[in-house]
Amino acid sequence: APVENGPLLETLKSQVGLFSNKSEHYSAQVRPPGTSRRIPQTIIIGVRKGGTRALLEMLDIHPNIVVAATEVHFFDWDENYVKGLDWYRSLMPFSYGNQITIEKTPGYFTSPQAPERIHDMNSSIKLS
Ligand SMILES: Nc1ncnc2c1ncn2[C@@H]1O[C@H](COP(=O)(O)OS(=O)(=O)O)[C@@H](OP(=O)(O)O)[C@H]1O
Repeated sequence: APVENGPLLETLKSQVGLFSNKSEHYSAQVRPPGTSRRIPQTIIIGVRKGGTRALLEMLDIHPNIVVAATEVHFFDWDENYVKGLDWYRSLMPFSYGNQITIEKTPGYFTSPQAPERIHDMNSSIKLS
């Protein structure tokens, strides 16, 4: 008979995922003690088809780096930008104070609005 996926099993699976350093699990709602979601200190802005996913995944191997699971399209899509910085931050993985949060959205490179919006958020952010 198939095993039923009850709430306990789901909780255990998400907790295991949180500590496995796999970015696709970071959206789980269980917050490890001492962590919070932080706005990225580094953004990979492009270019499209430039190997940005490969770069993000290589960086994600480092224990002091956490990465957003998906392309967020916060600065280039108006319908996301109007949702505000708290919405943007809510999509970031949980991190400790010594970890750098990175997201990659290659669409930022060709967006006329993205440079000014990113500068408004953090004028000394690192771009890649
Ligand atoms: N090291 C290295 N050398 C050569 N090519 C590489 C490398 N790493 C990634 N890739 C290729 O880059 C393509 C994906 O780039 P991106 O992740 O930037 O794509 S995207 O813009 O986010 O869609 C994708 O190419 P396509 O499969 O033609 O799309 C990857 O195969």
